[in-house]
Amino acid sequence: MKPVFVIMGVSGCGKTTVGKMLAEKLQLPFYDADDFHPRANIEKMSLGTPLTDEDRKPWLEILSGEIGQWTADKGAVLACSALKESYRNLLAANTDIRWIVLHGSYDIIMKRMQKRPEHFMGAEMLRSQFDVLELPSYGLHLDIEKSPGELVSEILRESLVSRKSTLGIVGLGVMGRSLAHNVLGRGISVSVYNRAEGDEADVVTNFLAEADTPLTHGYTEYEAFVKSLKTPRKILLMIPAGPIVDTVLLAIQPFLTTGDVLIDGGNSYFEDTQRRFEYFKHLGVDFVGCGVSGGEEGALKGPSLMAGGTNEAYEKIRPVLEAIAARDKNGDPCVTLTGTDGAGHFVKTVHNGIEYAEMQLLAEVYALLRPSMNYASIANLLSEWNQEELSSYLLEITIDILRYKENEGYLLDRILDRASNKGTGGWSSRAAIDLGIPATMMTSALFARYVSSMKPMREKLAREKAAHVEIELSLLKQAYQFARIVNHLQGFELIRNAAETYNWNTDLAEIARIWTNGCIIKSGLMKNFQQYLTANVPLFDQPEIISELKQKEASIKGVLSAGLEAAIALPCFSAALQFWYGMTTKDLPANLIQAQRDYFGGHTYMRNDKDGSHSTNWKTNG
Ligand SMILES: NC(=O)C1=CN([C@@H]2O[C@H](COP(=O)(O)OP(=O)(O)OC[C@H]3O[C@@H](n4cnc5c(N)ncnc54)[C@H](OP(=O)(O)O)[C@@H]3O)[C@@H](O)[C@H]2O)C=CC1
Ligand SMILES: O=C(CO)[C@H](O)[C@H](O)COP(=O)(O)O
Repeated sequence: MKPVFVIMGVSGCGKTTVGKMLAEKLQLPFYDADDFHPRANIEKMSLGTPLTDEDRKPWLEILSGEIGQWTADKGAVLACSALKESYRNLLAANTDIRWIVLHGSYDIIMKRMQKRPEHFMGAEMLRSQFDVLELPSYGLHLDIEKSPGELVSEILRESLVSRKSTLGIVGLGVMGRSLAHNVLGRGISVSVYNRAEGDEADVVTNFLAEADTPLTHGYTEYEAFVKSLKTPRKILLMIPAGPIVDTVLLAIQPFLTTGDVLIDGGNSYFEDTQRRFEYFKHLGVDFVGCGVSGGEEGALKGPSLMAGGTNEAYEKIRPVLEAIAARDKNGDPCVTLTGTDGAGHFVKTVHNGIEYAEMQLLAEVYALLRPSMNYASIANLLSEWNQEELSSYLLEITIDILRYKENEGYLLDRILDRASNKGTGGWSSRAAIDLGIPATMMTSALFARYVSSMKPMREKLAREKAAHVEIELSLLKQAYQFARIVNHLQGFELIRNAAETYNWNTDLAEIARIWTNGCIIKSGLMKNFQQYLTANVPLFDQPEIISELKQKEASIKGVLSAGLEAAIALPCFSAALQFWYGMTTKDLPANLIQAQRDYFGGHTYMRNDKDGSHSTNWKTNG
């Protein structure tokens, strides 16, 4: 959004002179509001008939539409008397305006006008303008005693220094700092906040020096930070999930007013977001849980954004989110409203669950190849894979990692094999368990991280390393494709189920679309899933998916056999095939489970030959 300066005041106060000079300095187009009157008004004015408020309405509406377009284009300077508050409200209906109010006494303006016979206005007409004038309580008020040059200098100085910001960001860590730079890069003003304790004392000052633009202001106090924002305020938190979010929200809350929007961009647990959404609803403040994906680079250049909240709240923040988001293949922004309350954070959590399994699959590929190939060869092989459906951001970074050397050796060899996590993998698994969805890939990936963290025990129990794994590379590629399809299928089914349970009305194809760029799990396969989901046929009924899984089943079986033979842990590859075997088995041994449950607990079972639920006294021989 670009600035539109409206220079307002009674006739003869110098609007046109100051406006043209300002436009020239800022290299913006200059417009005179009188040039936008509809024909009926022009005819009335040419007959000397004064315009009524009713006459002015269509004219102000035309101007408001123009202002909206100028804002979307390069900005503008407009000279317009805008004497009444109701006129200004109509003008500012679509956007924020920077009001420059030129004021002076009746006598001074009258004297000036008398010196300029071409602008001569009767004493009565000028008096009536002063009578109608309602000076705004906002905007930059300038005394016309100063020369036009001085007035323009003052406008330039004030508009750079004391302008209110469009967005506020709390937390200048990895993500907050990068997002702030992204927003500034789109010409949008940002106020930033970071605490200033101990090691963090200079975080804000350093950011301001790094950004080096008058579009940003920095704060270490919440009150000044919040007051520096345009209303309705839009405040994005980029801080660690959990109690810290509640503490920061409570610290900000006293300075908010009705209609402000709080956006939690961190990886919060979706039930926390649902709770915060309800809490702020009662205060008249909009709360949006917005998943952000793309890591540091995505945040800086264009992330994928998964918003959750009301439509009204989303409309308020949409221009900023769309400006900073990545673009899909059609150039549309990778941001969407996924549903209300916790939907955005739920979708982000599942994104991370899919991410966990994608990462684990690549780790398993590496585990299978490492005994027989050097890092350069593995990287070369993965580069060959990195095309079309198999191309992905995670594959790309894995290739870079495999090639990274430190002092002649590979850095990867120096990294301790204990995988950490910050919560989202556990939350997505927990959600799958709570909703009864077999998202086995993400849970297997999570537990693989837990196993990795048991390093001392693993060292104690360690067996001989496999010297070689007999594996056909073309089979491994197909097995990897197979497992990735299962992973995505499970992830989308999990979201589908949650959306039904929580009435989120989530558009799954739209989720796949915003995941085609900007995020950590962007890939060629995601583009295929966007198409499958657009077809609106359940994924298990999609002939392309099912035939590809059938076709690749033998390869994953072969890979698993080879891996198991060499005692290589392959939890995610195994989970993919086991899920497929389960889903393609008509008669599972679950009848025995039901019988056991009924035997020890009288839990009842259903029969395939009779309706109703049944229980048996299993100790009597039937
Ligand atoms: N890193 C990533 O790839 C991604 C992270 N996320 C999520 O984004 C959020 C931010 O992550 P990230 O930027 O990586 O984290 P960082 O640790 O880099 O930054 C955290 C920020 O939160 C501030 N903070 C920490 N504790 C408090 C507190 N008690 N009160 C006020 N401010 C506090 C820190 O301030 P200070 O400088 O004073 O410590 C810092 O500005 C997290 O929820 C994370 O899960 C989401 C997507 C990707
Ligand atoms: O959200 C992210 C990426 O999408 C963050 O990088 C997140 O921290 C990754 O999860 P974890 O730290 O548990 O591996």
